Amino acid sequence: MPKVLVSDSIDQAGIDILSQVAQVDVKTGLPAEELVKIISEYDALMIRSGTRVTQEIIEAGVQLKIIGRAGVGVDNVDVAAATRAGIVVVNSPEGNTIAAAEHALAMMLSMSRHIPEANESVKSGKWDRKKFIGVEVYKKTLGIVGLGKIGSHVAAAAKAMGMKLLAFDPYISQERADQLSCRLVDMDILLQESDYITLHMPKTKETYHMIDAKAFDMMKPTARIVNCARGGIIDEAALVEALKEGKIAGAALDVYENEPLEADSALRELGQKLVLTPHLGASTEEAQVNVAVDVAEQIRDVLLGLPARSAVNIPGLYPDALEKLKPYLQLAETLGNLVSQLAGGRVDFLDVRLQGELATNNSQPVVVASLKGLLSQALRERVNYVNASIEAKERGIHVIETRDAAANDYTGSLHLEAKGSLGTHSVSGALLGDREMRITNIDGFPINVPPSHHMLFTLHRDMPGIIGKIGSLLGSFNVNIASMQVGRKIVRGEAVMVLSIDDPLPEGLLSEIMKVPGIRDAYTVTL
Ligand SMILES: NC(=O)C1=CN([C@@H]2O[C@H](COP(=O)(O)OP(=O)(O)OC[C@H]3O[C@@H](n4cnc5c(N)ncnc54)[C@H](O)[C@@H]3O)[C@@H](O)[C@H]2O)C=CC1
Ligand SMILES: O=C(O)C(=O)COP(=O)(O)O
Repeated sequence: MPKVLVSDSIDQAGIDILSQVAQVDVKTGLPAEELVKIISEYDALMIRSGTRVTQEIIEAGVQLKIIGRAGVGVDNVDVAAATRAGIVVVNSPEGNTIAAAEHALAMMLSMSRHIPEANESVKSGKWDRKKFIGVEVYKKTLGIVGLGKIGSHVAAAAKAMGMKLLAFDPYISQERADQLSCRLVDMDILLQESDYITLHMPKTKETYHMIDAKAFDMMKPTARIVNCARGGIIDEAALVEALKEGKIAGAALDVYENEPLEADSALRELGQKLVLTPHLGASTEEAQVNVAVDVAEQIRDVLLGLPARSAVNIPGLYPDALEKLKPYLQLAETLGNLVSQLAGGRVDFLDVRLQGELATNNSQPVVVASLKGLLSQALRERVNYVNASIEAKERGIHVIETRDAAANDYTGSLHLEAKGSLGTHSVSGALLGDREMRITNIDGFPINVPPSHHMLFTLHRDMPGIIGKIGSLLGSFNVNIASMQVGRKIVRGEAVMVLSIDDPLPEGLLSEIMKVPGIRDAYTVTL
């Protein structure tokens, strides 16, 4: 019988499901060294946010087939290491949405009405009604950062309470924001105009310390901020200073840069202006049953050799179909990712053209893979083969599919056209010898280049000297060019240049490139 280790507190409903197919050991609060020692015995690991699944643990888990995160955020799991080790990582993308949204609202209201201190005061024998004059949320402006599942539910509830809504989310469509009655604005406007700010985005390189001293300086002195998303999005030292200096009126935190919060953290000393809870966003009876059942069912299925429905790192498709389509899925993800960056992230329209052998009904996963790639900048590991279509729909992305079996330039090829904040852009790609990916067209210009991690695209006038100038400019910034190709439709007309470079483009170089005579546009892309 396979063995499952449950290393965080999980609802019994999940344990019951796992017990049907496995021996289940519940060992919570294990120190990391202990976990490394015992993990080699287990086929599956079930966790919440309390267990940090590091590369070391993954490497020691020689039998591990699946890591199940009973919740949303997988930032406590080294997903890349798990993928490399062939371990499926699953989560429960929706099981605790309502719980987390309601917690954010509870934090906003309890902060506004000083509920924690008033409660403490009454219980200590006092009857102080003057000290706890609060503020109303009615007619106040709420700025929602991250208009995904939780942010959307917060928007609906806040609207019902009579709040005016602003939202910042670089990856959400205008249509989706309109549906939720949110005015989509830049982050600076949101910071300046909001009476309340609530954070609902993942912790990524972009969002780490997004709320820093500069952000607090922009906020109203009466502003109040709630973080029920992830610790580290707010710079805690800057928050302490902002509260001490009266730059903002209050804050409520459920999540912290280090959890558990250090006993001597300065956050614990801030009194009435700061409401703190110990990562309770998902802690409702309902959510805990939802996530435990959702994830336990997936662990059970994977242990029985079936696919998982919410795998964050491996497509949830049946093995046979998957094997055949795999190279095309990879191509579709890459092209989706590429076209979303060329179109500027906030895409509201995608045309997927499946050509040649791809124009069969069995190729539907290729459309899903294109969407997964398209959304990967916004949603990272949260988007998977199961939820990509629904995520796209909820984000107001109109998807059109066209099939053209007669197209015969390649055995099978894929063309994606996306309309986003930077206009309409298109890319095509095909496989060489069944496996090797090629980008075959950019914005109507024929090319033939393999995708690479860092790429630079220019649109320019086809004239002598321009390629040399770009080459020496990159050289002067010490950027190594791995390959370069030019595509053009007519001689001395417009052309595109595609460069694969070894490192990300240094700051300032793109604007230098734009200054080269004849260059019309330039983009960098990371794939
Ligand atoms: N406190 C708790 O116990 C819980 C916390 N969470 C956390 O809440 C957060 C939101 O979860 P969901 O709504 O389920 O995720 P989601 O994936 O549905 O939504 C996240 C949204 O953030 C947006 N986003 C990405 N980068 C952004 C950026 N740089 N600026 C602004 N927006 C950006 C995405 O476009 C997306 O719309 C996650 O960090 C999750 O881990 C989730 C459940 C419970
Ligand atoms: O689902 C999430 O992202 C959460 O943050 C919930 O964390 P928890 O399962 O309560 O440790």
